[in-house]
Amino acid sequence: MSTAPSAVETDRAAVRLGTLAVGGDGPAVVIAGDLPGAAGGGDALWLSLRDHHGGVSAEEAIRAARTGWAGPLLAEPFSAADLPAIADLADGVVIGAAWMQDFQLVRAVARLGLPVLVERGPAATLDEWLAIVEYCVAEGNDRVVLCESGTRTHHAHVALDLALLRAARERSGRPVLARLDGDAALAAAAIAAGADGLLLSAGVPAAPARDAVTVLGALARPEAPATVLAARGAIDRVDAALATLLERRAELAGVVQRLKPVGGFAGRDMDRERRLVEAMAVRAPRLGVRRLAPIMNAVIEAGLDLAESGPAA
Ligand SMILES: O=C(O)C(=O)C[C@]1(C(=O)O)C=C[C@@H](O)C=C1
Repeated sequence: MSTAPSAVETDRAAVRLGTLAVGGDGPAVVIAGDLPGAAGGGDALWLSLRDHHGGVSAEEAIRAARTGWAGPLLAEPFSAADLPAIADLADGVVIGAAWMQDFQLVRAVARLGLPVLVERGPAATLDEWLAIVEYCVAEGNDRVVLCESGTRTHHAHVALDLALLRAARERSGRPVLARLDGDAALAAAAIAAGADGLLLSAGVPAAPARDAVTVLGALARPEAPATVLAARGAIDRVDAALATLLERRAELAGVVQRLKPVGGFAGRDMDRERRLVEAMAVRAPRLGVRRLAPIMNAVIEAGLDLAESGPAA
């Protein structure tokens, strides 16, 4: 009897780009067009050979990029002539949006056996986009990641279609990235919509996108880590979200102290504190009131201390 994977198993499959797992139960990733290095850089490098219009040898371009980056590298061919060098030197291949329906190129790329990232063409429907996945599978390559790259509009910009991204993720069971060309502020929206990561064009700063992945990912993307290292990474992301919220909460508590007739420790309202702990226990039932109460006592006292004594030096 055939043991085809269930929809759930398919949904959880990550695609590995070198050392980087994309999708599944892991964190959202950032694949950046600029050499990572500075804080907030990408997890993988995306090198587009299209910019050179075939005027530069793929091998030289990839080797040059490799000198500054030892991590996973994805290369986007200008034409089929670039594929042998990509096969030798890259960890994955990007089929650029404008190339999506070049079926010859898609087939040749899939045959390399490297993971393939398929960008959606600027006018492609969901069916047309997912058909490209089937071309890859037909060539024996199941390691496909999708990337929503926007629809061309009559405005200067492309419109990122997050509903389409969700539908593609749901229907294909494969990881789906969102490509951000100009506006890194859309990173949070893409992660909230379920994107498994972001593809950033060269020149788009990675730091805000990385921040959205870390802070929002903790809320929007529950992880199921299997190793100590991965679990600690997931904890670090939750802590980043917690710190952001704690700082915000302390600011708001400071506002209340200024507005109350008697603020600070002298104006403490234990009934209000008990009720807010009870409300939190509804969202955190496993921790429950008994464990949440001392945590919130410490949080509230830290806020009152900040209001009375000012920011940490
Ligand atoms: O709600 C208030 O009255 C506040 O001062 C804010 C706050 C809090 O941090 O949530 C702080 C102290 C009070 O005992 C109760 C709640």
